[in-house]
Amino acid sequence: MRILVATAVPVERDAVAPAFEGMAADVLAVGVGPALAAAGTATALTRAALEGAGYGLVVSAGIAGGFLPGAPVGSLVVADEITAADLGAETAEGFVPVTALGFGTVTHRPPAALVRDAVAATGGRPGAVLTVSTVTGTAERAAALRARHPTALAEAMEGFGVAEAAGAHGVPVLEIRAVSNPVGPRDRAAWRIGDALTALTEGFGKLAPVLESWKQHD
Ligand SMILES: O=C(O)c1cccc(C(=O)CC[C@H]2O[C@@H](n3cnc4c(=O)[nH]cnc43)[C@H](O)[C@@H]2O)c1
Repeated sequence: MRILVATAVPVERDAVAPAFEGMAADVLAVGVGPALAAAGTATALTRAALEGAGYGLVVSAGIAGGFLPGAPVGSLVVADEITAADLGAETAEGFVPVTALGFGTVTHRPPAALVRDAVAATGGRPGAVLTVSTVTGTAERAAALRARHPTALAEAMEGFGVAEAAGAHGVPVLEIRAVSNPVGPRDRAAWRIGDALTALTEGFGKLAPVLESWKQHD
């Protein structure tokens, strides 16, 4: 099975790519944010399909903010749910997702068996990974996100875009994130990007053989 892995930036791609050497996999840096991630992933999926060598699995991978205490810096999170957390409308009563307005979708669910296998292989923690267009920078917003998404372990900026593209092509999706910083008050200097990239490399070293042999049953 051919695998497409989408990261946001080249350092994430370079942390993940060694795990897939010699395998039928492409690891692409598609850009920061859900729109670029969707466009880059959809383009790669379309090209592969036109070449007659379509992908059987798409993986969104990279660093993320982690919700404490479930996902400390350096830990790995395996998404059992990929949710667009800020796709909707603010109202006097609070945030309303687009689905409640009659549009689209806000959640994609990776195959449950694949999530279980990925957790077993990597020691990662299963939980919701939120996709946001704005990095959370206050304790209030972190608390509001957790109140709306009690199972959330991480937030990042690409997973939902990657999942929308995969869904449009009928291809299953997985999201794996290594935590570089806590979700909360902005302290960019405290981000441990090197530690997270190391966790990503180690995690994918264990995960890649599992993905290569995975067959969808659910
Ligand atoms: O420093 C900033 O203000 C800033 C604004 C936009 C983007 C960034 C990035 O460094 C890109 C973040 C990159 O990594 C993922 N990431 C990592 N931590 C978080 C987080 O706490 N919340 C959301 N995304 C995060 C994200 O997927 C991006 O690709 C910095």
